[in-house]
Amino acid sequence: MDAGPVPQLRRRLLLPLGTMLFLCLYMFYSCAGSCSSYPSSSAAPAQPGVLSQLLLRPQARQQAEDGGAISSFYNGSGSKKLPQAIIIGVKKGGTRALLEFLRVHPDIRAVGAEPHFFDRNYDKGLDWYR
Ligand SMILES: Nc1ncnc2c1ncn2[C@@H]1O[C@H](COP(=O)(O)OS(=O)(=O)O)[C@@H](OP(=O)(O)O)[C@H]1O
Repeated sequence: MDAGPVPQLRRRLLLPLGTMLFLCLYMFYSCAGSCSSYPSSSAAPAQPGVLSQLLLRPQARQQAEDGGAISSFYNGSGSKKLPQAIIIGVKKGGTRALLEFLRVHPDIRAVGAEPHFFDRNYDKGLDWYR
């Protein structure tokens, strides 16, 4: 019995669309913990977004609310720490690519955006940097 072209087309579309939906949801929930907010470039501390308020655990939300460059995203350790490594480079030197390669490693946590502590935010002190 022939199902006809329309149901066949629907069946062919259902698998890729379902897979895409699953991947999108997976990425969404994965990022909710580690990419809650980018540090603000202005003097005001980064405010946690609605998404982080809804999805982050209370401990992570508190870290996001504390402000600062490193703690403005959930680093999973439950404590505010200075970085153990710093990437320094000139503009267009490939530092973003290096960061993205390092970020793939499961033991490495990286801040979402460049904090520019030493050149732009040094006067805010180490408490901001944590
Ligand atoms: N491995 C490798 N080899 C050659 N070129 C590379 C490599 N990795 C990054 N890139 C190029 O570096 C440019 C981005 O550098 P940065 O991440 O330092 O840029 S930025 O200054 O922070 O915006 C950017 O160049 P443009 O595309 O011309 O902007 C990247 O393509």
